[in-house]
Amino acid sequence: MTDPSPLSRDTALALDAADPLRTEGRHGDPADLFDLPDGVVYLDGNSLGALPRAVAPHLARVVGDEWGRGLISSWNDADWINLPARVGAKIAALIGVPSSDVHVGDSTTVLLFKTMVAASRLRPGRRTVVVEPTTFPTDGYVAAGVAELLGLEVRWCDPADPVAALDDDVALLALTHVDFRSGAMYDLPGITAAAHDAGALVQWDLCHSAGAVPVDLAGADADLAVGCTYKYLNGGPGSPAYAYVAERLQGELRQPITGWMGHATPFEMQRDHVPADGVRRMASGTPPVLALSALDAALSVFDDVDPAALRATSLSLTDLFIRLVEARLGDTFEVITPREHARRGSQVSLRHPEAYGVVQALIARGVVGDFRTPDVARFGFAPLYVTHADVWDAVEHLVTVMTGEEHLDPAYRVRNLVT
Ligand SMILES: Cc1ncc(COP(=O)(O)O)c(C=O)c1O
Ligand SMILES: Nc1c(O)cccc1C(=O)C[C@H](N)C(=O)O
Repeated sequence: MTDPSPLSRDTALALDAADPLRTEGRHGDPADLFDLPDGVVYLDGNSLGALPRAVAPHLARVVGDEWGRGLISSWNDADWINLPARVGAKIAALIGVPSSDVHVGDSTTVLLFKTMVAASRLRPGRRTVVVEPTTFPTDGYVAAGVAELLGLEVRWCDPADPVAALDDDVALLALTHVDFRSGAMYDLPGITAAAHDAGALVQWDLCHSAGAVPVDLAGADADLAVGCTYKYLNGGPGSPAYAYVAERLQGELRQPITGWMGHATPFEMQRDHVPADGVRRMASGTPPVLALSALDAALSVFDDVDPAALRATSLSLTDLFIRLVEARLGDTFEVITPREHARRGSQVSLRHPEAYGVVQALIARGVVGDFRTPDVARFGFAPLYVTHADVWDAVEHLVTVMTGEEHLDPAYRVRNLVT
């Protein structure tokens, strides 16, 4: 028998009723802005965000009208050519930087490559790139590829103390703001300042941050950042990534994939490459108009959102999940996500030797998280569409999966959960 919960489902409902994100503005009912299937508690927005309702109709217009009817004229008449800059301005607002300093296009991996090469070139004579060994694999693979290409060395830091790896030979410190496996969050301003004191540049991977936790890159005097848009920004599978380059670095920046869309005058078809002014020099080829259009519509869910309210809801959700898991299954799972708010992203990760099976059993009951090796069950709490009632129900299902005890009162079954 598990310990009786110190809370009730009514506690969760009361938290939703008192949540400013739910009681002020357009986010009262997540179903108003997001199209989620009935019977699902979706806790995997840290992998793929939910579908904003604005996307499909907007994409239908872009495909049918702008492409189907407008054809080639839409590059001008529908202003496709400036779509990367317009979408970049919306993302800029979510990461605390000027609207003109964000490029959108390519994949996260490709932009990581471009920014790592460009940053290393901005610190000639320094031969080391510092990366944390627990980073998402692609970040480490890119760093190793850049090191081989430029004759640099990759230095793997202690994830608990990346600053200790800095010295006067470090050109770039490349870190992920919120760790994909543990959900632990770095002190972005503090580490950025320490890297600057050592003469190094810092590149932040924001894949698990933007759209869920506050990011103030300008306030931290950050140099470079890269992020995907298909997680908490809900841009859709394979949606284009973004890169931030501080304005003070843009003039000297030389990214390695010098294509025509990053040229100062692309349609003059000059022989020699002349980089565009500003962050447009990060561009290479033709922008992915359809994917950018979906992302453009998806980002509208953030139009009136107070970042502080978003963060408060995220922390309230993850606090509740941690509290319930520790109260009901504390002897079964190890919570590996930091309890300290300042060190926590918007996910909670549980360690269990059978984590893969647990996740599959939950998915079969309509609670969708995911598994990451070797033994981690991950649960992402996207504050715009996960509710406290969802958290309660998810833990109830987890208790049932682990103990066989069925506590979920049929009257409280949120939806016709998948059996
Ligand atoms: C921290 C981090 N960086 C990069 C990526 C992936 O890069 P890409 O979008 O190029 O697959 C992920 C996961 O999708 C990630 O969690
Ligand atoms: N990025 C992914 C993908 O392209 C396909 C399937 C899953 C994913 C992911 O969730 C990876 C992600 N960066 C992670 O946190 O593990």
